[in-house]
Amino acid sequence: MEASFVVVGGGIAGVTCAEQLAITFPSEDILLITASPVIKAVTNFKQVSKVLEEFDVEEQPSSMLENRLPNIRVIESGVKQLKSEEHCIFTEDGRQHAYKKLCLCAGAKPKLISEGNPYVLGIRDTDSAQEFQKRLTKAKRIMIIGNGGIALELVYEIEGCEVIWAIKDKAIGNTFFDAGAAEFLTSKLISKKSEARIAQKRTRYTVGGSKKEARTKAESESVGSALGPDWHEGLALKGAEEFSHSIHIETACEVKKLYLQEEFKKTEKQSVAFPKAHHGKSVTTDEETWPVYVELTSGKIYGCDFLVSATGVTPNVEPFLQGNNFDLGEDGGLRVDDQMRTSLPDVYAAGDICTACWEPSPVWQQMRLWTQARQMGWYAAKCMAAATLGESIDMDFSFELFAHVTKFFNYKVVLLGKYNAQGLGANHELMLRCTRGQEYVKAIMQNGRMMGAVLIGETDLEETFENLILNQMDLSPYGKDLLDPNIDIEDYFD
Ligand SMILES: Cc1cc2nc3c(=O)[nH]c(=O)nc-3n(C[C@H](O)[C@H](O)[C@H](O)COP(=O)(O)OP(=O)(O)OC[C@H]3O[C@@H](n4cnc5c(N)ncnc54)[C@H](O)[C@@H]3O)c2cc1C
Ligand SMILES: NC(=O)C1=CN([C@@H]2O[C@H](COP(=O)(O)OP(=O)(O)OC[C@H]3O[C@@H](n4cnc5c(N)ncnc54)[C@H](O)[C@@H]3O)[C@@H](O)[C@H]2O)C=CC1
Repeated sequence: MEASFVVVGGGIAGVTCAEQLAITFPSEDILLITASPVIKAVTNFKQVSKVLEEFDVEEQPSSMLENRLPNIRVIESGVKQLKSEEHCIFTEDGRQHAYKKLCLCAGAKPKLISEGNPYVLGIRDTDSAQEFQKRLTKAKRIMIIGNGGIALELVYEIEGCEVIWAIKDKAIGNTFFDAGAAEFLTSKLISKKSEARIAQKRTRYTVGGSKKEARTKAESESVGSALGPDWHEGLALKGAEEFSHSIHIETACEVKKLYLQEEFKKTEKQSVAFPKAHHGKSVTTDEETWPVYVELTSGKIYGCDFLVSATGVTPNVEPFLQGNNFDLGEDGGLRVDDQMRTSLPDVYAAGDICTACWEPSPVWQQMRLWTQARQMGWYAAKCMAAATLGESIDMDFSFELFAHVTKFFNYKVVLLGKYNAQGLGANHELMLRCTRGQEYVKAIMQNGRMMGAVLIGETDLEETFENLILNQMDLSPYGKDLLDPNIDIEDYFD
């Protein structure tokens, strides 16, 4: 049987796309094919300003989606193969599904520093997070590789286990911050325990009440959807020891080689380094032996129970898309144009699997984030609908300005536009306001216009800055007043 629309992937991108198609074409059957029996649904969506959005995400059994929108049919089976020339998809359960238009939303998987090594874990979905938690309960020392979102969250959350955090850069959090913001945040690692949890994330991750029943053995063997905000809440990230936290940071280095214990004993390399905690205290001794030893490019060797490779993601294009001639982006994602079309006819893509290859707005860039997965899924459905009806459609407004709200080290963090001066070259200046332990405000200016901002803490500036970046007003007459805490800039621009 041929369905007009088939969507692959039960994560935020796929579910949003299927929902939107189901609403637009109530008399058409929409097929959602997913490898996992729980789907990720966006609930309580709220547009808080022009671009910033707030929503909860619920893991739900797929029957809930089918009940809500009866023209969606969910098939819980992995896609084995796409035959794009035949407009047909083959699933693991032996069935085949013909489509008129297809949207691929199969997400991404962790890009590990060493594939197949049992001492190197990646964190992507509920199962990999639970495996990590289980291994952590027996661990005295682990090493975290990577300097992005997952690493930042883990170093802050892990207790009762020594953490060696090895980063390629000089400062922490390179995917989100510059060295100044990193310095501001690092102080929080020290005072972590003494504070109450304050800021709430704008996007929240909740698990639907019926999730447990929905999980089956089949799921634990398949690819699940990516975790997201607050994924570690409710997962006690506690190691084998009784202490708060112990973090040793190794900067400007990468992993050169991994040795298992037996292998290491046979080498001549006996000078194992001992991590001195920069934050918290060291609890192990230099007498211990470890299941795995890590040689860093700095020459140091550390032993640990296991490593977490929090080193980014690779779009899920293998193996099920093999044999199709998709154009891929530099990061391995399916190239999509401004209508979310891949290079193959009638095949669209959205979310982590795709690489945005249109000419972007000067203040937008792709990042593999929850909000972008939702926006792309929604917009892809709009584009598929417009193509079916022979209509044209303009780029959605959400791609005008990059906006991300999250929480690191218990601070609310808002990133807007070219928040790290990405691609601006030397021709830009920074305006800064910082109150230690309270807030960090950075505006990126070019030719008097605001191009981006980093807002850490409860600054309440996001809406005003969002407007200033969007309207590209010449702000040079305001000079330093722009960030003067004694001047209410909202009044200025009302
Ligand atoms: C630990 C962690 C924390 C994160 N925290 C944040 C955060 O705080 N804020 C934020 O904005 N983003 C965060 N992210 C990123 C965010 O979760 C992802 O960008 C987003 O969920 C991607 O959605 P997606 O729908 O594109 O892909 P996914 O959620 O990965 O969904 C892909 C879907 O495709 C299915 N699938 C895969 N292969 C096949 C196949 N062959 N056949 C059928 N189905 C298939 C999977 O089962 C899954 O349902 C985090 C990610 C991780 C891993
Ligand atoms: N709060 C948030 O917004 C969060 C977002 N996420 C998202 O989830 C996804 C996965 O997260 P991460 O794995 O943290 O990816 P990431 O893309 O955020 O960070 C990857 C990090 O690994 C480093 N790296 C890459 N290769 C390396 C190597 N060989 N050796 C050492 N370091 C290397 C990079 O420099 C970068 O610091 C990302 O899309 C991320 O944006 C994850 C957690 C929290």
